[in-house]
Amino acid sequence: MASIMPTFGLRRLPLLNKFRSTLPPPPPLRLHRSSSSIALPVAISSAASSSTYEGSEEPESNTNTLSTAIEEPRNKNKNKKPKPFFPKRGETLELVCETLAFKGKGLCKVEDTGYVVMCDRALPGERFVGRVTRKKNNYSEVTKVKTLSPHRDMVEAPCEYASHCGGCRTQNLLYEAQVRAKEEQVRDLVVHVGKFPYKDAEFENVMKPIVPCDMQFHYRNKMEFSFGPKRWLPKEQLANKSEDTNVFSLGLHAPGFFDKVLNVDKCFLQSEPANKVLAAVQDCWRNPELGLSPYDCHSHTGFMKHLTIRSGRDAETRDPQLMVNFVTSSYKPELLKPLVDKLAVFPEMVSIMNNINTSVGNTSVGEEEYTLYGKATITEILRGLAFEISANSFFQTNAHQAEILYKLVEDCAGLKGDGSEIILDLFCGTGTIGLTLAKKVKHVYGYEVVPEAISDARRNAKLNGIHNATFIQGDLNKISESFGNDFQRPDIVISDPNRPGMHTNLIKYLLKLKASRIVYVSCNPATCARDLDLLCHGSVEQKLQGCYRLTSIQPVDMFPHTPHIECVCLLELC
Ligand SMILES: C[S@@+](CC[C@H](N)C(=O)[O-])C[C@H]1O[C@@H](n2cnc3c(N)ncnc32)[C@H](O)[C@@H]1O
Repeated sequence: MASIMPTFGLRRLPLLNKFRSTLPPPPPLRLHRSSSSIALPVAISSAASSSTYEGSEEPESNTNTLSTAIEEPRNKNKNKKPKPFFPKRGETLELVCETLAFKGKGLCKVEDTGYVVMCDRALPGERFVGRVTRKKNNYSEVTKVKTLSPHRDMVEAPCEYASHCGGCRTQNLLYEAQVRAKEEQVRDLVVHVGKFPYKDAEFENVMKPIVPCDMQFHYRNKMEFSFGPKRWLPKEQLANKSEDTNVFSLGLHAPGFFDKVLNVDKCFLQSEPANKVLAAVQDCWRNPELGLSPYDCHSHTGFMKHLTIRSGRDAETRDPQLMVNFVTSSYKPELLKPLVDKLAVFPEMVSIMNNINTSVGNTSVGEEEYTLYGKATITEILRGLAFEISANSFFQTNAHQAEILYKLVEDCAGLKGDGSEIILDLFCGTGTIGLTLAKKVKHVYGYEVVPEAISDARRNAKLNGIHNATFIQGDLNKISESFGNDFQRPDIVISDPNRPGMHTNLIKYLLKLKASRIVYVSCNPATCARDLDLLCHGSVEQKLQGCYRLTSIQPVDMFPHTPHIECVCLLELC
């Protein structure tokens, strides 16, 4: 995979802009923008309640939905009072989607009322009829019944599962519109949750244009598929009597369902060799002679839970590598042998693992791990360094875009280049960020909760001849007053938490530490905005005194066609 640096920023996307200019003008919006403050549903994961360690994919149940009252920024009808509106469950509404919000859901407002309605798979500019399915405090959720006029940036989705799969949400939205919506979402969250003044001219310099991803398909180096006893089918296909749901399924979860699996034969987000592995497993695992049963998360019976396919590259030859991890409910290697034999002949295959997960939960991390073929790790290259990654360690899932992300982190760190600085790399995973900076600093301290990731980080330091990096295993949600006593005082802190963001005690520590710079890398702009607010403005209730200035916030699109947004933020000590 060649590393191509993208042209930074949307405003420098001539090809996309040219394409856009050939599209018909958007249909006029009939929606009235509310004149008073409106309620924007914003999901903020609770750091305190977090118990999930996997960086990117924690379940929906881990998030608390907060409704944040916000001022409508582009309000032109200051004196017009919005009409009160109380939708009923089952009521149908004609709506126009204004923008994409949290989890890529379309945000609409009911005409003349400003009342907010969220709809999955509604895209900006689309006019549609929606049926109210859920009522929350100050907004409702609808499901789309019928599109009246399509969204202005419609393109044909290449994947046949795009309209139903829980992975991609916006494949049929022009890529430029996807990144534009993500940039707007970050801006809104930073303004409304982070309480940074959008009217301030300086804010325009702080908020950088999003970095798009050059590679819009096949960019994921890790995909996790689930086994299920029944096939989930969308309503349209259910009506077709010839489609049978009583067939074992292997694929991705239907949107919003932990127990329903959409069978997929190919995923456009993973590499071609990884798709061949998926096809080979699909080809044989249902064969009754093999005796493989999918795990049923209701009856808690069955053997096969998940199939994870990881792609990497050989550190020297750069040839593609593959790792397969079967997550099963018990250890029965003889049952997996026919599959292992079939996959081991793939020229790229370097590792076939078996994680045993006896819990009733849906996680893929096992209590025990066995190597069924090859070695226990796969290699990937980032910023010239080689990283060995084990089955359960976090590694950036888009290695191509991670090159750019890490370059931005380095730029934000503003290293003097004299090797004098101490770096604290919080939520370090396999040590990738810290190790890519190690040769320019005095020492790197990495902190991470997953023991396997810490072992990987230590091995990766050795592998790359780095001797000034120390990795410490610990839970950053449970730090005590003595945190920091086991490493030298850092000059620069890099913090890259998973979606719940940082625990208040960690923020307290950072405010006491007063490092000259904090580079905050976030995969959830809502919790990021909350943490930036605490670091910069403090909180009377939480007895926190903010002492940082937000000098840059750079959204990066790491995951085209999905709602995920990454941001690199720079905070400088006031
Ligand atoms: C978004 S990943 C970032 C990893 C790394 N910085 C990178 O770029 O590859 C977040 C990491 O935080 C770790 N993590 C999650 N919760 C944690 C906690 N409570 N304490 C310490 N580490 C945690 C995860 O295991 C994961 O490796």
